[in-house]
Amino acid sequence: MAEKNIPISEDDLHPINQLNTKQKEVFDIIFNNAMSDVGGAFFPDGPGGTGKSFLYKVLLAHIRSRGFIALIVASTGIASSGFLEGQTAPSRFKIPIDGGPGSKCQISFQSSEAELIRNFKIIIWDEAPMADKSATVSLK
Ligand SMILES: Nc1ncnc2c1ncn2[C@@H]1O[C@H](COP(=O)(O)OP(=O)(O)OP(=O)(O)O)[C@@H](O)[C@H]1O
Repeated sequence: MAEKNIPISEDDLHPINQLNTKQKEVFDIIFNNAMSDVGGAFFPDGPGGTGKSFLYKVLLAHIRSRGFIALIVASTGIASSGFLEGQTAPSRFKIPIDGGPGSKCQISFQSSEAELIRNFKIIIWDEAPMADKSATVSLK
C-alpha cells in the first residue's frame, strides 16, 4: 500500500518547530487524538493565509513518519496538488460527481480504497465546508 510508505524527510518534520502557539495547540489536539484512536472530527478555521495548510503538512509528516496512513484530500485538484500525495476527494473516495442527497461513495468492500479507509489514522479534508454537503455525507 503506497500510502503506508510515503518517504518523509527531516525537512518535512522540522517545521513542527515553527508552529505558532495556535497551530501547535491544534496540532497537539489532533495528533494526540489520532494516535490514541479516539476518533473525532475537527474543523480548524481561520482566514486565508493563517497557516492551516502549513499545519496540515506538519500533521501529515509526523503521522506518516510513524508508519501510519494519513490521507489528504481537497475539493479541487489545484488545492490538493499543494500536498504530498494529495488528491481530490471525489477521486480518492469515488464520490459521485453528480451525486445529490443520498448518494454513496462507489467503493467496494474489497477494493484498495476500502483497505485504505479501514487503515487510516487521519483523513484531512482541506476546506471541507466548501465541499458540496452531499459529498461529505456520502463518505460518512
Ligand atoms: N508557523 C509558520 N511558520 C512559517 N511560515 C508559516 C507558518 N504558518 C504559515 N506559514 C506560511 O504562511 C503562508 C500561508 O500559510 P498557509 O498557506 O498554510 O495558509 P492557509 O490558512 O492554508 O491559507 P488558505 O486558506 O488561503 O489556503 C505560507 O507561505 C506558509 O508557508
